[in-house]
Amino acid sequence: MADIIIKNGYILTMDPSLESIKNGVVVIEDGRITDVCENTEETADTVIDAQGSVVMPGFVNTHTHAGMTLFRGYADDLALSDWLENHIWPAEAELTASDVYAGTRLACLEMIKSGTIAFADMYFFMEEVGKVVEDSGLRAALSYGMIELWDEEKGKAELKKGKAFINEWDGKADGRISAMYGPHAPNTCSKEFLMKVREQATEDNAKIHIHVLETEAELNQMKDQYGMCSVNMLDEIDFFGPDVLAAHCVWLSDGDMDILRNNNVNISHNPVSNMKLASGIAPVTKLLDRGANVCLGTDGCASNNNLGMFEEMKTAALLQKVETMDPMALPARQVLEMATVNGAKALDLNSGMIRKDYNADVIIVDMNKAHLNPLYDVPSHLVYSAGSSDVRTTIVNGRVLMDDYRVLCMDEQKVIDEGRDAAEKLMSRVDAKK
Ligand SMILES: C[C@H]1O[C@@H](n2cnc3c(O)ncnc32)[C@H](O)[C@@H]1O
Ligand SMILES: [Zn+2]
Repeated sequence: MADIIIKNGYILTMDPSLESIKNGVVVIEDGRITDVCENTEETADTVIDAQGSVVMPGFVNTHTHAGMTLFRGYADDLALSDWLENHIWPAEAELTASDVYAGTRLACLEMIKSGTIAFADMYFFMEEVGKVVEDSGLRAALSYGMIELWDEEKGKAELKKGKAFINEWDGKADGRISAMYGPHAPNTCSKEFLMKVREQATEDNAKIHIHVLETEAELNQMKDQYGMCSVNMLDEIDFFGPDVLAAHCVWLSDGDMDILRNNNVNISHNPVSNMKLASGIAPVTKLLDRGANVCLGTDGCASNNNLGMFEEMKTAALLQKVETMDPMALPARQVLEMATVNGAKALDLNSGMIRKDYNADVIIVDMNKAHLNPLYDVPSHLVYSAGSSDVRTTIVNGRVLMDDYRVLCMDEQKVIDEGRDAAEKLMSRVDAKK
């Protein structure tokens, strides 16, 4: 007997070898998908009727700072350097472990409700993030954000912290958690420090999550400092590889794109954050045309201001169309791939498709809504018409985290209340320091 059978749904497999099934069945056992078909004789403990819904792989958010939900709506409408240096960093200096715990719980709740099954996070107090992920049932690739600022002693301490986190958390929660090194960015970490991180990551067989060429200011700073851009500098120190997740990558030259592609670097595109901070437009279609693995991320809640992947998909598609002046650029199906298949590839997850033997990381999207009817093309509706609140069920590793809009893995109201309380206290400490 199976654990879960999902029946009567439109199965959007995202699997190039298996077409979508209009009225199909997904069978789940021991955390894995064991069958994807039109009919089954199999029985299960739980049978989910997905009539009028789309059954699809859950989203992979490849760049977040989950604890920053506490800064949602704080310091809006500023450029990145002013926002980060004069507002966010001083506020983050007041963060405690319990703040990050409360903020990350709020983030996980939001992600579960909006159909995300895994996220790549870079922040502080990462042990708290690990605890939340472990309890929530989500998957995550976690990294301690190391900011060295050309201080050798600080660099040593940061690397030690990053390594200790990896040693303790990599592979935890039955493998749902992986741990990465998180050097913040080439304009906040010296070349020498980044070389050490690369060496250590190779030795520890750990991946690396880093911001790269997010702003023109970073590009100019790198040119002044090294006579070359971040991508060239990182290439010169052999930093790149398929184990690198580079967030943003906005200010790329054609040569930079070739370097990223040739080194199989995973690129996390964050269009909403890039638009809100007026950082620029990443050359996504050019990267995809080269065969690069481009996935999607929201960034933190202070620069987005939510963690919804539906909004991120729509923004990504529209932004490339207006940037290239080509309405055929980044069509719905391709942007869906970025949010599922490509994200799973970046984090090395056996997820991102509804396919036999893949992780049972499945969401059910309710199409019986005014804004989703009539329905001609499912990918089109998912990208251009659907929203976070259309997700009715989220399953990760075969565990139902949300069932028909009811969150089962945490007390929703308690998480909201505790997040709000933590933010209120944090902000009074921040104000007292002003
Ligand atoms: C981990 C640190 O990274 C900071 N951060 C959040 N969003 C961004 C961004 O878009 N670019 C650079 N740094 C960012 C976060 O506040 C932490 O300090
Ligand atoms: Zn970021």
